[in-house]
Amino acid sequence: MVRKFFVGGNWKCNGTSEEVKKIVSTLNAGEVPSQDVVEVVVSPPFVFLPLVKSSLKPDFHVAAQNCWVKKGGAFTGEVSADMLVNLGIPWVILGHSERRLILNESNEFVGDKVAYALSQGLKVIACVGETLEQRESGSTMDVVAAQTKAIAERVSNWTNVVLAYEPVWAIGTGKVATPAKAQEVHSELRKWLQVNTSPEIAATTRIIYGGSVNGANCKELAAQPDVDGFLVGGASLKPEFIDIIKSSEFRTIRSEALFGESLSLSLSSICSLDFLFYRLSHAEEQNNGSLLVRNIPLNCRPEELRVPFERFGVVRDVYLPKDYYTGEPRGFAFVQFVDPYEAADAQYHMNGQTFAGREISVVVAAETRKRPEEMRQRTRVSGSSGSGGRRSSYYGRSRSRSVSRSPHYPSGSRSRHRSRSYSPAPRRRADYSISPNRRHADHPRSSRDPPQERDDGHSRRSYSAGYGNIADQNQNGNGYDEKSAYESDEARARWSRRQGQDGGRGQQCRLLCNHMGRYQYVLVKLKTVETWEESLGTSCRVKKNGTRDKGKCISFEKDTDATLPPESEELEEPEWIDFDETAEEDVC
Ligand SMILES: O=C[C@H](O)COP(=O)(O)O
Repeated sequence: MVRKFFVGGNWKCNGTSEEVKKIVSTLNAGEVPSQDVVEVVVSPPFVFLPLVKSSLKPDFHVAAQNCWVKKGGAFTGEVSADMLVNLGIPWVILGHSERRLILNESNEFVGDKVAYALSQGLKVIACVGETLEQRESGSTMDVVAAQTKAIAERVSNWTNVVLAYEPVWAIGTGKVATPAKAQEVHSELRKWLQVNTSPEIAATTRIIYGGSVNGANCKELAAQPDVDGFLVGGASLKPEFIDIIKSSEFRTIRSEALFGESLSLSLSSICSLDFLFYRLSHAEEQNNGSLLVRNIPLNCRPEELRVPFERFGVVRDVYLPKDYYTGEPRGFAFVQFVDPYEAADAQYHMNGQTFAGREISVVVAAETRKRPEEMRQRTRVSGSSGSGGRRSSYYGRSRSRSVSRSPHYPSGSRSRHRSRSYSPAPRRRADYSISPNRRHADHPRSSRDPPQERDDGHSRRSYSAGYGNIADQNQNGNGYDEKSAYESDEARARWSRRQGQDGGRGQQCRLLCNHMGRYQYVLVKLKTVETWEESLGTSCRVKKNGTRDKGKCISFEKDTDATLPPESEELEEPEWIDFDETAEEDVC
């Protein structure tokens, strides 16, 4: 059975009547998937329940944030389940950690409340979750199991229960659980239900996640197979709640529920049976999640191309290669999906479609963009003397990443390129710097700097061989050869070597980081990241709305107009980051 996605908005103790009206009108205007796809329930404070219920569009429902443990009576300040039913309020949130921790509600008390509310006909969002101390002591599952057990002991029919896993350390802190961490607990909770209630309850009960969910992180969380929705606090008061509701389109459903196959499908794709058969019949086809999209307009921006592809899944990266010398777009792009199956889905549906008035072709790219260690390996294989023992630091937080004072120059097959190392850089040097004020101080020109003018035509032809005529280039027809993986690898390498020669340590560079689909430039010191290869894919900290979060470095350089989506304008100022402090397991 397919569990319908559930998105709850917990407004907590916030809002005036004017603010509430504004939120409701935003919700009513939002274009969201139908009720067949997602169930939306907002939970204003008690006093606004009638107002919200009467003004909210009928697709959305309301929940109270609490109710008394039994029938009403002499319980000053309490609101009973019977009263909620009387007002036509269908849902109630119970056991929220703020009540468990601040008002000392015990597991048993919460269990009693859930049982009574259900008995009165209310549907219940029952919250469980561990504190930071409990997580750090390794007792996460013990804690959530005990909380769930107190409910299971009192409830036999789970039809009207949604279980909300809300790690306390993630609530209101901006520290969202990584999709993997959320999935892990959700999966364990489901197993617990299977063992301690019934397989049917385990299979049908929705387990939703809560804790710093926002418009940027919701898609990747929604794609986790055991995450059936969200309970959203802060972001439910903002327009981005609409985006969170829309993330229901990115959910993943394990297909064993459909066909007994070990295959995960996005909701959008299961609507297409022809694609399902196509997918099953191409299951063995090599697919790294990377698609090559041809015949896009030269003025296309990554965020524009991203939109139609995101309908099929979480897009990690959209990369529009440019001519090395002219900096001009080449008319094709690489769209990298997190999930190869979603990439296959997109390839199937997007190939031959019209995009910006042109018929695009979409093929599976043979290779993903190279990771640093792969690039180093490639250098060694090609006969390079290598980097003198410098270790790859992709994901690894090796201390050896510190700047080498003697930059290593690849040789062997790369020497051809190195001989042109002073040929024109494809882009303005100024683009590398962070701000006009710091530009000269941080990147003083050196005699080793590349000149600003173009090289001769011979060099251009040679250098762009991998792209000169993409239709003719690649034997496998996907236009994705070693060089195409990073058109400007050589330029980046030169640039990073230059930095070392120019003083290295203490200088700064700028990285474009992608955090779950949103982008931000961040600054790094060269003492912690030396080269493009070392920075690519590395987890980096981004600062948004005053809180730190993790992103992934996807670009080492500028071209702001071409690669930085408009969302960046909403983000906070970039901050200094230290790669050595980032956590490996949190790499997106
Ligand atoms: O009920 C909602 C949770 O407490 C999450 O709140 P938050 O999204 O502000 O972290």
